[in-house]
Amino acid sequence: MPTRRADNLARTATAPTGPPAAHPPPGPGYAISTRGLVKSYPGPDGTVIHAVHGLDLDVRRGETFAFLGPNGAGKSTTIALLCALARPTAGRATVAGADVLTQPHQVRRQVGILFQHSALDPDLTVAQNLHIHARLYGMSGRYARQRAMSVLETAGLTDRRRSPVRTLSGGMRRRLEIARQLLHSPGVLFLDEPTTGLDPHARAQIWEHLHDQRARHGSTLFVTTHYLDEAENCGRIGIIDHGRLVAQGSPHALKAAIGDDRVVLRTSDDTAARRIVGRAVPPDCPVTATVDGISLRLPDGSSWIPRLCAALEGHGIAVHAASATPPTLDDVFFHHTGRSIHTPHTDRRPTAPTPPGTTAESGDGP
Ligand SMILES: Nc1ncnc2c1ncn2[C@@H]1O[C@H](COP(=O)(O)OP(=O)(O)OP(=O)(O)O)[C@@H](O)[C@H]1O
Repeated sequence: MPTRRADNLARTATAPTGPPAAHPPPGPGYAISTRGLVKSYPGPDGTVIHAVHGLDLDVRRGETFAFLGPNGAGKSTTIALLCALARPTAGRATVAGADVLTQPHQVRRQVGILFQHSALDPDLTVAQNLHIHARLYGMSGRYARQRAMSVLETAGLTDRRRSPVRTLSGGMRRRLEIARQLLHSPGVLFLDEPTTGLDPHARAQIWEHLHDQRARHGSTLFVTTHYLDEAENCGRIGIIDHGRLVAQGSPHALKAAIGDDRVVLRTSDDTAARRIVGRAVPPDCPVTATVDGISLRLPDGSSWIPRLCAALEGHGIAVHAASATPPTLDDVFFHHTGRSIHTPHTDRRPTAPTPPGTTAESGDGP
């Protein structure tokens, strides 16, 4: 049920644009901790776009945290804020113990960032790409070589170290990008859609590599993805919509919170069946018509199936198929955002015009 969608829009549209409120300090001991984090941009006609809108988030050290949201929800902007690549409009955040506002250089040294688009030089070799990164981080020659050998081995790319990057497969390039971001041993690794465009085998390899990294070095992973099967394997998930965190928890807890199973019945007459089933279930259980038959959400759905079949057969309607399935992460996503993660999304609506005396920043976005 898209119960919170209208509410989200309303809250976005009435966002405060005045001076930042006082926020309690970020929680100690977390890899990532934010309080009231805001990033606003000027929109068209004097409006303000709240790309990130009062984010309160705690990610534990060593955790794999999936950050899900529709297009334009604010995921990349959040990563830019947390990596001290963009300055928050309001609020506070610490990453690996450093404050993004007052210690941006320290934050940047403590994080690795895998951007959506490749940052490798295709004409240089694997080793040369790593060497440039090592120099940027001020590593000495011998230490840099040691680290390069280590990350290449973990990435399974040791024997390709003299190959030009353009000769690598898409999956190998992604593994190399991750290896490069691990070169300076960051405490927190941000990965913006690390497997987009890869085939299932390469995706699985990347995840194996990431889980291995986490197990060996205790790295904290903050991952955005559109693949729900990948989010399913993360310790916790946060769902962001219109710049706000609308849900967070383990995949299991998020699904359990939705509660009801989806019951689908395919019958000889779905139009009549919809009416009859509608009368047999509680009034707050809408019955919808889908391509698979009629569909509704019920607690403990499988226990309802015999009753519903009996009611339908009592009216001379044959039931060809009946199923009850527990909520999926797509159901969770739909419940909190009002749309499927696979549905294309129109761009964010700007909010009300900026009142005099308030500002929204521009130009330093991701
Ligand atoms: N520099 C900028 N100036 C103005 N608006 C911006 C800027 N950067 C981002 N935005 C707006 O902020 C909102 C959030 O954008 P962001 O890129 O963070 O979303 P996202 O969740 O990463 O989307 P996607 O999944 O498509 O990558 C969008 O409406 C976007 O248009």
